[in-house]
Amino acid sequence: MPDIIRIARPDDFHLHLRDGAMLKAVLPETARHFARAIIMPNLVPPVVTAADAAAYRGRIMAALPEGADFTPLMTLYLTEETDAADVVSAHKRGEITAVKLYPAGATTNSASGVKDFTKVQGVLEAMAEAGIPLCMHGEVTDPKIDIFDREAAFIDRVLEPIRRRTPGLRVVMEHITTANACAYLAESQGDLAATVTVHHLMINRNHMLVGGIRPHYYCLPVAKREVHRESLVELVTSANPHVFLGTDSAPHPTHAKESACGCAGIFTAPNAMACLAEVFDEAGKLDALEDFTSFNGAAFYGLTPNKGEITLAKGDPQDVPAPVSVEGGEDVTVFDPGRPVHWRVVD
Ligand SMILES: NC(=O)N[C@@H](CC(=O)O)C(=O)O
Ligand SMILES: [Zn+2]
Ligand SMILES: [Zn+2]
Repeated sequence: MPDIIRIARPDDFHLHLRDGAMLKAVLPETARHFARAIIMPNLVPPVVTAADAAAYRGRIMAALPEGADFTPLMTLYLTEETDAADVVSAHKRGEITAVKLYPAGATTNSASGVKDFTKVQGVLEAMAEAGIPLCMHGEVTDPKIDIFDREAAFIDRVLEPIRRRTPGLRVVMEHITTANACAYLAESQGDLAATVTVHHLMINRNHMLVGGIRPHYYCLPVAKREVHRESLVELVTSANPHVFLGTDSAPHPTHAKESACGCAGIFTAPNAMACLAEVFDEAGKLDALEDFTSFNGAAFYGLTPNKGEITLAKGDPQDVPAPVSVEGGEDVTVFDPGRPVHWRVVD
């Protein structure tokens, strides 16, 4: 295996940038390595109309460091009131790339999400017709379903029925965490894709819970058993063109994570590429990294691959990046995979 590799500049197909001071603090961390990212719309209040997305895009562009070469790909937050015509015209004008479905109450800032899926059927049909991808947070919210089973239950109860009644709908299963989701993707044809995060490739639920509770490993969907992590590594290194990187880098102030009721989300933007190189190298599949980070997602979304390249080099274990400071005194703790990472991005 080589100890230096060059790959086409990567894209992040699932990213939380937030707004205001937090946006200003975290955006440079992504723009440093990634050329484009799908920007999640779960602000408070959420990004629901084309006008909201255009305004948010403006705030992102204004927060970009001088000289940065980064394109935000905007999304709309699907609600039971979403207007199909607004979605389709925004997509035609190139103002949005996808629509995001959050089951109401499933995750951070999902209160405005969908409760009754029949109410969004008209929008989904219009999206299928126009070829607009639907990104899904795939977890049921039924209180009777154990939190570790919520992704698998979502596939049977929600995803499969939606796909059956909406032929042609292009769906991205976001941040998959289970062997069930890997198998469902492998059996499906054409219109289905999945993103995988960095952290779900590196940690299982033991890492979060054995020897003390580690709030910086808490995210949704929650990390599962080791066999599921192994399935994810196998999937991303398997040359399946419908799986690609979505970091789900989700910054929260350190104090909001280290709390009696810590919020869900892991901040991986600064070390995502280094960690991925470590995972792929360890699997003996470094040559599969570029498809996962730089080609598969672009192809699914109909984008041309990025022109520039980044270089990754292997050497002594690297320190975990320092917390990122936010104007006003807060900071955001960076994902610590809890084991040596020998790779780094060389500027
Ligand atoms: N993944 C998370 O645990 N949190 C995300 C929301 C999400 O992607 O579900 C966030 O916005 O903080
Ligand atoms: Zn989510
Ligand atoms: Zn997310």
